[in-house]
Amino acid sequence: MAATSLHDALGPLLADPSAAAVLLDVDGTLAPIVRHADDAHVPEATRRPLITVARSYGFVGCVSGRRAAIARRIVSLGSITYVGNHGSEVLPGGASETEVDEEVAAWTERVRAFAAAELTREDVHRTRVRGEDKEAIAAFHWRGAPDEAAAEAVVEGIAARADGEGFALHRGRKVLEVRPPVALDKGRGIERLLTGRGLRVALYAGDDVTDVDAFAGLRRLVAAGELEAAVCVGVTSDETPDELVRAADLLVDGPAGVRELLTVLADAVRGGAVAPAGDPTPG
Ligand SMILES: O=P(O)(O)OC[C@H]1O[C@H](O[C@H]2O[C@H](CO)[C@@H](O)[C@H](O)[C@H]2O)[C@H](O)[C@@H](O)[C@@H]1O
Repeated sequence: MAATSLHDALGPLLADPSAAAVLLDVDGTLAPIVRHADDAHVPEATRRPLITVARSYGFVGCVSGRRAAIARRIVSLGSITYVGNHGSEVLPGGASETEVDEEVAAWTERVRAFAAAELTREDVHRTRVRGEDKEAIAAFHWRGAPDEAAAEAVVEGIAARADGEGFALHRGRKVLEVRPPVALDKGRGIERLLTGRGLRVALYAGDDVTDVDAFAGLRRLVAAGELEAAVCVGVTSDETPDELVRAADLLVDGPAGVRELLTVLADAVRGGAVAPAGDPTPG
């Protein structure tokens, strides 16, 4: 999107930054997608305008499918709030303790036992499906497997067994998540996070189907009169889900487009300059 039209789309936030929330997904939005989840990080060129935005807008946070503490490590900015595990954890800015939804946490042992059994299967091992332990959520990744199609087919077997055992399933970018069968999504997390803060407008940017839930959460806040306006930004890639495109108010091109968006927000409050490198409160 051209800088002028991006500027126009962000008009509701630029009109009064102190009454605006800026909420950002992490993987595929701030951090470029990489083969191994452990290698994800936010480039310094993106952190710089983010630091300026964090200092100047009414509320700034990341809303991630990662554990909240892991999301903070990836972004490396300790002053903002992190909502983790798709809305079931909150790590407030500057805090050292994560608040965890107890109903979700109560499923940790059962989810872990299921995942441990699956990861010992011969077909899972042979196709190099990778597990990610997020306590009450187990992720099974096939990105970068020697034969991604074969690995994905094995993951579909995991999905069928998880479904049979009563777990909830969620599919993201080359990942299956096995979750507790309780109400749990980014939209609900955002509603809890922003309600009662006295903000007027909120922006959310994300790249995956789980981010469509976040858009819906913002729109419910507008319908409830908690916000006057919401700006839902879809972050595109060669894996963009159709529902994200349909639900977004505007689209930006990958994490580089998000960096451009943050730069517009930062420039509006800094007269053109963004924060120098280095964060006084790193994650
Ligand atoms: O809500 P997000 O912050 O976007 O987190 C969504 C999932 O992100 C991670 O997986 C994705 O990114 C990996 C690193 O780039 C990539 O290898 C994988 O294919 C993607 O699905 C994370 O590992 C998951 O736990 C998050 O739910």
